[in-house]
Amino acid sequence: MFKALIEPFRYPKLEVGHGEAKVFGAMGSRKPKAKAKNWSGTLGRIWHYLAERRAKLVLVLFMVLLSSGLSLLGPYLISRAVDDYLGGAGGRTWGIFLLILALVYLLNSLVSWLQNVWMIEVAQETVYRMRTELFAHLHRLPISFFNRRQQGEIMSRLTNDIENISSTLNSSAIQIFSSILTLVGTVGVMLWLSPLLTLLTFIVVPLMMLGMRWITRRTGPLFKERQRNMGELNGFIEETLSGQRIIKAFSQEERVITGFRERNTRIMLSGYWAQAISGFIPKLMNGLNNLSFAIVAGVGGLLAIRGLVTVGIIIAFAEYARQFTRPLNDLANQWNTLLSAIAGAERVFEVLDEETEARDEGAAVKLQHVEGAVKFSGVSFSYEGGADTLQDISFEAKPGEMIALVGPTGAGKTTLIGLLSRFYDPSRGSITLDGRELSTITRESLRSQMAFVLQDSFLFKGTIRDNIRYGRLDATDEEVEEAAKLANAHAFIMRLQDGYDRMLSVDGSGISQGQKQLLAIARAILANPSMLVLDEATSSIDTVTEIKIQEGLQALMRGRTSFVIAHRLGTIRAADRILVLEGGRLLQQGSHEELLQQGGLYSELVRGSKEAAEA
Ligand SMILES: Nc1ncnc2c1ncn2[C@@H]1O[C@H](COP(=O)(O)OP(=O)(O)OP(=O)(O)O)[C@@H](O)[C@H]1O
Repeated sequence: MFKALIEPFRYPKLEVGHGEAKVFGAMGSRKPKAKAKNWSGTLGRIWHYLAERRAKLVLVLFMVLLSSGLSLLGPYLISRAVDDYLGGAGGRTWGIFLLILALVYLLNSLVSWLQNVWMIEVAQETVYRMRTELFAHLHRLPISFFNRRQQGEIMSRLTNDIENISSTLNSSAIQIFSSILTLVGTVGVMLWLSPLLTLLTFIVVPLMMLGMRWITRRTGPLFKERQRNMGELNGFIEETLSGQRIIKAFSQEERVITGFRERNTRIMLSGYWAQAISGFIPKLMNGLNNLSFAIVAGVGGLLAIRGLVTVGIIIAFAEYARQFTRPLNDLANQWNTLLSAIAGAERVFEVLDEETEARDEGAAVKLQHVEGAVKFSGVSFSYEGGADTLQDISFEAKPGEMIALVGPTGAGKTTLIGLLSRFYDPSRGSITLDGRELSTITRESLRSQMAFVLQDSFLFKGTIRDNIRYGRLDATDEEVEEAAKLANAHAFIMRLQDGYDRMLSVDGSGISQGQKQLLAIARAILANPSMLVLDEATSSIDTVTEIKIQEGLQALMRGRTSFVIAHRLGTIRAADRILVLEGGRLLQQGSHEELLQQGGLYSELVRGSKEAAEA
């Protein structure tokens, strides 16, 4: 019956939400269901982290043992007190038993508290390490990993999924262990007191097992689904917040809200059903517990009348019967939390298992100084095994030369730069820097010799000074200002309130596009790289700022090998070599004059841009 109830809700049929899949294709896509994973493997990996805190864990386990032992002692002491009283010893030993009982309960509270505190410590240290490892790993992953995923979805693994593991380790792990111990101990004592009554208590066990199995089989996938939905929602939130301008510009607010509602509904439904169904467990256990209590009381009463057991034993038994179902109940409850943590851990390990950028070859050298001679020989490249994006590219750049890359959109200009900075490696051919294969140079030292000034220069939250200093962290304030002057940024910075100490909010909002570029140029000048990559701005910047940017760029390029992705042909006439790309092929190369004489795509592009300017 439940199946019929759940199925319609697992993939809710909402009346809205078809349109936005088209507009926001990437946002709307559902990921295929994750393959069933090996749980014991995941638990084993969590254990691997926990084992780092072995000493404290042993202490916790000892406390759990002690606490379980103390819990077992309680009912036994009660039964002794009752039997001693009824047996006529009345008034002498029962008081002592009750006093010991009170001490046992008090001690048990103290032990449980200590066990909790130490386990929380172990859990917090463990997730701290996991979180740090995950973050560090993310920063070592190749660009291709980020091409495939939404940022918010990745963030969800760092926050929600880790949090799930954390809360499970904090409480559930210990609870599960203590429940198993209490269960085993209780059954042992029960068998010792009365095998017959134990058997009677056990009548309800198969029913409990069947009930739990039935429920957890249904809730497990729902918890997994909820984690996945949560990741998807985070991805959607991140994407829509960072795309605010476009959303507003295209008046897509309503569609976005509808898209959010759809994802939110999925989370609500999977969460609702997971909780609602698992909430049935305590009720079921309670009912069966009462049933077993009634059996023990009824049959136990008959046995007592016949003198086969004492009243004390029946009282102890009733208590043990309750204790026996409690850990089962706890286990069932914790099982759901554990499932949710396993689902989270699987998502964390999935990222940790992603291969980092290929390691630098053993013999890779660290570059100290670079002249800047670059040579591409027969280079081809394809993204993730697809068709070739670049085919058989060969050219040379001498130290200090300015190389311009031109060609229609999608020609492969950005991809070529990606190869030069080793975000990707070529499928065929070779790239050398100062005669040395790029693959024999450590990535870090290669990239430290390059600076990028991109169309949309990223600025971090912090002061203008900090943002320029990002180019070289040990630069003095004077050096920062010197770089800003060379970049033509000094004047506008001084006009701002607080000048160099002006705080920039996220991604530099609060200053203009052109000003952002000037700061990026200052940052690159400070880095003093041997090679430069400039992605010329396509957006129209006012003429005065543009002249300033051009002057700043001239200062920056002097004496450095520069690769300029040019969108407006006017600015690259002075280039030493222009590479004309189309469909991933290098069609032409030469200076502006040489290419004009040759005719072909370049002269067509120049003619096209002149006509556009005149129009
Ligand atoms: N991460 C990627 N995965 C798969 N294909 C990609 C990826 N990035 C780019 N491409 C494809 O590679 C080709 C070249 O793209 P590239 O960004 O290098 O072109 P471009 O010349 O820089 O274009 P534009 O002038 O528009 O920036 C395009 O067809 C593009 O669709």
